[in-house]
Amino acid sequence: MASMLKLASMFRRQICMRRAAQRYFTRSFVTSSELQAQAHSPKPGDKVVIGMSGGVDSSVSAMLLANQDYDLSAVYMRNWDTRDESGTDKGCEWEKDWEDVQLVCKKLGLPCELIDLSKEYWTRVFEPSLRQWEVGVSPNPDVWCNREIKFGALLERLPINASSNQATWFATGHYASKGWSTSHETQYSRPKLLRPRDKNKDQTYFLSAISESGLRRALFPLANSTKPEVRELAKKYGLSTAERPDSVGICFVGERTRFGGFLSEYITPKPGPIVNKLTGEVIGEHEGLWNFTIGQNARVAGMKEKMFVVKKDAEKNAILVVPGSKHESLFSTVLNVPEFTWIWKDSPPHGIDSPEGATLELAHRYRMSPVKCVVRRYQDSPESQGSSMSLKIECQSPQQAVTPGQVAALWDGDWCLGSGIIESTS
Ligand SMILES: Nc1ncnc2c1ncn2[C@@H]1O[C@H](COP(=O)(O)OP(=O)(O)OP(=O)(O)O)[C@@H](O)[C@H]1O
Repeated sequence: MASMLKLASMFRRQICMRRAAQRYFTRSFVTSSELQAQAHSPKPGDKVVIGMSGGVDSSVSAMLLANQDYDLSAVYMRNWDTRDESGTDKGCEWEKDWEDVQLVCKKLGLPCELIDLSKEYWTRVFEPSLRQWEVGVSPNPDVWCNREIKFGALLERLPINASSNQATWFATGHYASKGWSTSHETQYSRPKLLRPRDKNKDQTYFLSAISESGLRRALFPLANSTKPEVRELAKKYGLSTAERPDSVGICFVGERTRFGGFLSEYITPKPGPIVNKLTGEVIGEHEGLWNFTIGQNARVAGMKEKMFVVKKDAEKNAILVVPGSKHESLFSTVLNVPEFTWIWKDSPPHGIDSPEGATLELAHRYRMSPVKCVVRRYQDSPESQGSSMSLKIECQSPQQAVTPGQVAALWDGDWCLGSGIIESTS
């Protein structure tokens, strides 16, 4: 019975995805010269679009912007289709979100629009992530979702303001801030992605891969607000989303209590051995490398000690484990990031080519306290210069459970400089 349900669910999803692939629409694209003309902040009457998720953060952001004299509208992006084939729409998270967006927009008197980006999400975020999970790498779809979807596919569709010939501003409820750096010689200004006031909610890690041109048009109305203040404001102004819990789960796919189970609808099980790295002994079996992350308790039955995942060997399809969560092989000091992208692509920090390197701050997962590190460029091929580069990141202290596939982001103080995918550690 369980396998029949699973088959039915797989079939449903495939149809949903095929349907999504059939949807296609285009709007005006923005050229680089139009972006260069962008001012530091919107003027009265400028066109501003707020991305609304149905959550409290974007609702309050919309309210803060609605109090300004902008030409404001809202957009809800549907990026995942969970519609039931029978047409009952049961368990359809996006519809509830869209209803909430419409309720808040009605209250604020804002026009709102639903845009279907499920095809783009599937091809630009989910499918590449699936290929990574399959080979045992742990990707971070939320980072790619910001780059490819919110500050990618959506921005490409936002119209040019005909009267001012300015690109539309794009606001989100991210906890992040923005500043500008102006060259004395050319007077040309470049946008800086900065940490927000609420350091507990700081989302610059998730935004670390967006492009400079996307950042140029971004507005973060919650830059100076804390989460408790945001909830208070939502209550005070009677926004229907005031009490909505914070979103969890991967971007747009929604909440998934059993993430491994969810993935197994897309990836064929591939059983393999669980091996004690110290003895070489096979001590168990797994259903697929994607069910484990580095540093996780592998829950191997019949072992006296808890065994923790230290490596996923894609070639042998094996999970390597060690006893105890504090085993030395679970720690690493050096991270190799072969395609690091600086938000200012042509302007990497000073020192990365010197023997001393550049001293910066690293986060290799969301919400970790940033760690001091020394960053050096290595094995750079000429063609990769100017867009991405190979970095060796040496941490001041050993880091537990650094996971290949995860994003390593770098800051200079509060300034987020960019990010890249961790390939290996030592
Ligand atoms: N489906 C969506 N459509 C449009 N914009 C979205 C959507 N999902 C997220 N966003 C934008 O990205 C921001 C950050 O999204 P995230 O998923 O991290 O939610 P969050 O921090 O819990 O915010 P919120 O409370 O608004 O859901 C949102 O505040 C919103 O501006």
